[in-house]
Amino acid sequence: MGSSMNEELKASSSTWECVSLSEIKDKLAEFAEVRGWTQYHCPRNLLLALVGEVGELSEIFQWRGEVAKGLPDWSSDDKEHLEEELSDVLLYLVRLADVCGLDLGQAALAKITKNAMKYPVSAS
Ligand SMILES: Nc1ccn([C@H]2C[C@H](O)[C@@H](COP(=O)(O)OP(=O)(O)OP(=O)(O)O)O2)c(=O)n1
Repeated sequence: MGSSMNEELKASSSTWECVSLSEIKDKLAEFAEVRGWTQYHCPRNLLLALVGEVGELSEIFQWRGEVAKGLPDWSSDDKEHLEEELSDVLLYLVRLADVCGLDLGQAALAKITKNAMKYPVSAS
C-alpha cells in the first residue's frame, strides 16, 4: 500500500481505541466472501498464514539489536511497515478465531481476569 493511501485511510478512520474486534471480524468475513475465498479460510490455512505473518513481523526486528520504546530512531517507512505486519498478524488471528466460532474479544477479557487471579498484585 502506498504512503498516500495509508495516510488517507488513517485520516478517514477513527482513533484506534474505537476499533472493535467485532468490526474487524465482520470486515474480514466480507473481504473473503466477495472474493470467493471463504473456502480457503479454514482453521489450518489461517493458522499457517498467521505464523507466516509473525515471521514477517520478526524480520523487521531481526539484526537491529535492542529497540527503544516508541521507536524514536525508526524512519516513517519502517514504522509503516511495522504497522502493516502487526495488522496482518491481528487480521489472521481475528479471522482464525471467527472461523473457529470463538469470540476472541470476550475470550481475551476472560483470560486477563484469569491472569490476574494467577498473578495477584500482592505477590508481585
Ligand atoms: N487468502 C488470503 C490472502 C490474503 N489475505 C489478507 C489478510 C492479510 O492481511 C493480507 C496478507 O496478504 P499477503 O499474503 O499479500 O501478505 P503481505 O501483505 O504480507 O504481502 P507480502 O508477503 O508480499 O509482504 O491479505 C486474506 O485474508 N486471505
